[in-house]
Amino acid sequence: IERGPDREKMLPLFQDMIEGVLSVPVNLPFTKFSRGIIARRKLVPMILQVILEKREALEEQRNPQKDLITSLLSLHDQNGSSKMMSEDEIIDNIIIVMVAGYDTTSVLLTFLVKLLANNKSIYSTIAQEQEEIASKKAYEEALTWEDLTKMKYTWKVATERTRINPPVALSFRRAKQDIEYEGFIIPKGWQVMLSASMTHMDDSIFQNPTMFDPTRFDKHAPPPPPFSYVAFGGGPRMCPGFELAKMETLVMMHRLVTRFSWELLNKDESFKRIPMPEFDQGLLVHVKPLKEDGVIY
Ligand code: HEM
Repeated sequence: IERGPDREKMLPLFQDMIEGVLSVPVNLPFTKFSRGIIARRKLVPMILQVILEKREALEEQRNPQKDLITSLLSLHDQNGSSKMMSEDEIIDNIIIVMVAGYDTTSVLLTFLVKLLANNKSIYSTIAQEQEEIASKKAYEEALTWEDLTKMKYTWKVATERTRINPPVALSFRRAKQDIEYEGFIIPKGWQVMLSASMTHMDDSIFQNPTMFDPTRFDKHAPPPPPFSYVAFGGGPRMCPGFELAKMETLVMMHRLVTRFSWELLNKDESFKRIPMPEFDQGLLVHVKPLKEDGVIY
């Protein structure tokens, strides 16, 4: 969805909808839940319009873009005849991807911005790694996949950040049959809540769990046992956006540390999970370009 007035109209509706998804499900006027439902109702025709435009471009072979909606529209069964997804299914998938992929990455980036402002040693090691990559490229030249593979320290820091503050602290599974686990029966049909935060703070898995230590994820360090680093979930339903989130985070960190310095203006750095972590006063940052004069707020 390109930048422009249509996208601007969608943004507040998405925000209302995300709040609705994460709220107590009480459908009374003025609750977040009911605002979320109303927002979704308004969003559906807007997304449908985007789908119709992309379908037209695809059918007329008018420079169809390689985006998610176009890919979903292009899915056909094995004979190549009937379409595999209805418009309603595409709308639902677009909505879930936007809900799942928006606050998660922005929460991680926010916590990284805070970490780098407070920890000069981590900041300078990341800056050195990124400067080395930038020095081999022209100003504004796009990063390549190969460049991203060189950002090993930056990604270790991001991984440790998501261990300590997982953007998604809880997820759910429903028992398909009675399950016995450590002497307890989880009856068929019950939901089980998995807590990434508690797993990540278990000192039988991560030594000194509250200590920020990116070297836990060093190539030579013993890897955490399977399903113990679960910021992106695990198993067949593991986050399908993992690679995209990694790419967004690394590109953003590259641009930030090679072009700007910043300091925090917050007096109070406390945050609450509602249920995504949010700073009580937002994260106020004073950003300065490194190479030009002037100040950006
Ligand atoms: C730092 C960023 C992100 C984090 C920490 C994160 C974390 C998670 C977690 C914990 C789950 C649940 C996995 C499970 O139940 O086992 C999940 C699911 C999901 N994520 Fe992400 N995610 C991130 C970014 C993204 C992005 C960028 C997208 C797409 C644009 C995305 C799309 C999804 C979708 C569609 C699901 C549902 C998968 C399913 O139910 O099969 N996520 N994510």
